[in-house]
Amino acid sequence: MEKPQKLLVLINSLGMYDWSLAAKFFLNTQVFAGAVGNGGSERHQNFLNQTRNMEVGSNICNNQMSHGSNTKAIRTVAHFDASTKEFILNSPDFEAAKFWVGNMGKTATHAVVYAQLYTSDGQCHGLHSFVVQIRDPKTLLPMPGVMVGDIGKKLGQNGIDNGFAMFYNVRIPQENLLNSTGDISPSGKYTSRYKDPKQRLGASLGTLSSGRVSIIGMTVVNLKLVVSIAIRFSATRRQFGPTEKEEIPVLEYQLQQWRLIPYLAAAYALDYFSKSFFMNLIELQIGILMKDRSPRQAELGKEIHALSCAGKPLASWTAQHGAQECREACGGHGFLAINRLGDIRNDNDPNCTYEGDNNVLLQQTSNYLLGLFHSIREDNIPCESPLGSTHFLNDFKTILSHKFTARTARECLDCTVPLAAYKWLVCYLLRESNQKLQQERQKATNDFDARNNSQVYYCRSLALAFIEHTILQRYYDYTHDTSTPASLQPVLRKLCTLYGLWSLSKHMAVLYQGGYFTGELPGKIIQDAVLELCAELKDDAVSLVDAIAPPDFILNSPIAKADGELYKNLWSAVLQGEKVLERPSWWAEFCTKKPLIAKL
Ligand SMILES: CCCCCCCCCC(=O)SCCNC(=O)CCNC(=O)[C@H](O)C(C)(C)COP(=O)(O)OP(=O)(O)OC[C@H]1O[C@@H](n2cnc3c(N)ncnc32)[C@H](O)[C@@H]1OP(=O)(O)O
Ligand SMILES: Cc1cc2nc3c(=O)[nH]c(=O)nc-3n(C[C@H](O)[C@H](O)[C@H](O)COP(=O)(O)OP(=O)(O)OC[C@H]3O[C@@H](n4cnc5c(N)ncnc54)[C@H](O)[C@@H]3O)c2cc1C
Repeated sequence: MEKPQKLLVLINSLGMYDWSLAAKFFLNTQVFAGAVGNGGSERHQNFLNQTRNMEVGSNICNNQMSHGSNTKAIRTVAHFDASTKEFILNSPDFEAAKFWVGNMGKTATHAVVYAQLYTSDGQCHGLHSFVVQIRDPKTLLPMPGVMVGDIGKKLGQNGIDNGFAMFYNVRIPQENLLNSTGDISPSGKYTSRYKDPKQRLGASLGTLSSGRVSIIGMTVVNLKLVVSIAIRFSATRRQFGPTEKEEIPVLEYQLQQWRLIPYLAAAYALDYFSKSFFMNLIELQIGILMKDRSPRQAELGKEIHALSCAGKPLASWTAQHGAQECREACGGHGFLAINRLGDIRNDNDPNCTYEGDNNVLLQQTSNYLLGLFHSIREDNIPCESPLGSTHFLNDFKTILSHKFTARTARECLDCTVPLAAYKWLVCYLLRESNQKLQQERQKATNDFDARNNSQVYYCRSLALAFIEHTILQRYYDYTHDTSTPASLQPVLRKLCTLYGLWSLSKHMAVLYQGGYFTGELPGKIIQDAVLELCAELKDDAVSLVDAIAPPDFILNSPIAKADGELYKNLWSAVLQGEKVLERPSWWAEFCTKKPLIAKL
């Protein structure tokens, strides 16, 4: 608790080496322990101690075979038996089996299970979480009434045993209910400080925010790894040249720079966001520990929820696209498994899905922004979010009257240009999404359809533009802060501007559509500025990668060792491959004892 960043460093260092290893540790000591610590109380301390001492192995168990995103619809039930003071857990059928749960396949001894809580009068009080023992820690055999197994091979992270579990009249002590959102009184009555069931659902799902914030950090690690490999390779790989005698490193090509250097800039900007946002999460968690019930604490929870629900999608997609670009940027050698780009790409992929599907989560962010917009516009309540990410929305009318004023690419090399454009873009998309929602409400018979039909081009774009603005604003402030070493500021500011312009250029159509850009000049000078920054950063690219790459042993990619001896390292790794020079055991069938054609 004195230095919470150490936790982030530990997870990310393990992950740089291997994500399955990191997940095994992380699910146990952070995800499970976090769910117990935040969702429970003093009476659950024992579980935390046992987890910390590695006496038990655990995870959280939310998803079921037929439901993941729609947590409200989870069908596992926990009936309270007042006579024995126990909960009885049941999975109504196999479609309600818990599914995908990490560590569950072979090793979990305990899990935080999400289930619908019923009191003995038959009343359902909604989704709650319970600590359930799954296996005997001494034998790893399932507990009575628990059917548990492994779901099989996945596209990545196969060092993790993802599993399923079903419950048949599994009895657990009443105290195993994690009671921060609701509890059973000694007289058997249900009590909760949340009167509104929607608020209670939000509070019981609050624990998922810390996972989402951590995943942002995990995807940044992947981005750092892939850009390190691709940039080191590109600086040493030579192909073609101005004369027949001289071939140039592929990093000298403008095309290669434009494909890679923006991802390097994204790695720096997202890294800063991830670390600073992690500290915001720590502030929230300290508030929870100290039982802070202030309005500020509640608002902080909402803002962190909104930022993490867009931050995870943006960061995981950036790493996903970056990994593919880096794989191709290394040509054929990028496809050789020992160079690791395939494993990183596949291990990164589920970051887009677990702890909430990216496209589903983005809707949480746009809902939050639309709610604030309504308060500002209709109720004249200024927006004062604790982290300040939405303050600029108070000026939305003035911001919407702005136009793009730069006239040369040189002017665009200042990060205030993309920042101003993003402010306009977020306000514009907010106004348009709100309008679209109103129109759809008039057409549709219910709010559900109206919201669904306002996502594409509106609410989804809004959530992404908002988080890009937040990340850019934070990195801009950092690169202009006096505590940032003056000698580093010039190069970091270039990275910041490049990240801003490159991200902004994906929104060109909307910038023209809404009239912020007019004529061909804005589009052209932004493109020129992106290319100019890539060229200016090219000579620093290897140093910038050296600053974020792990040691060779951890990076574990022969084409990307720090010494730059591309071919020596690759040759040596290939020759050390298993049985590389050996004749195959089936050589005879191949050469002499061939089956006769048409006789098989
Ligand atoms: C190395 C590898 C490491 C591996 C780590 C990966 C481990 C993976 C573990 C898992 O994947 S565990 C399973 C995680 N499952 C999910 O994340 C499911 C995603 N679905 C949800 O979180 C919710 O169901 C969702 C919020 C998307 C939608 O729910 P609803 O449409 O039923 O609820 P609604 O949007 O009406 O939300 C109710 C209120 O709760 C609020 N809320 C929801 N989640 C919250 C949250 N986390 N914090 C604060 N508030 C929250 C929400 O903003 C809203 O507030 P308002 O009433 O003020 O509008
Ligand atoms: C590697 C891995 C590890 C996991 N570990 C765990 C774990 O430890 N514990 C656990 O409980 N769970 C775990 N999960 C499950 C994970 O949390 C869910 O897969 C995730 O929340 C997505 O839910 P889903 O699979 O039900 O997808 P669905 O919600 O069924 O989504 C399917 C598709 O429908 C779309 N969709 C759904 N709803 C909407 C909507 N409202 N609007 C528009 N489109 C929509 C989605 O975008 C998606 O494209 C894990 C998953 C993976 C892949």
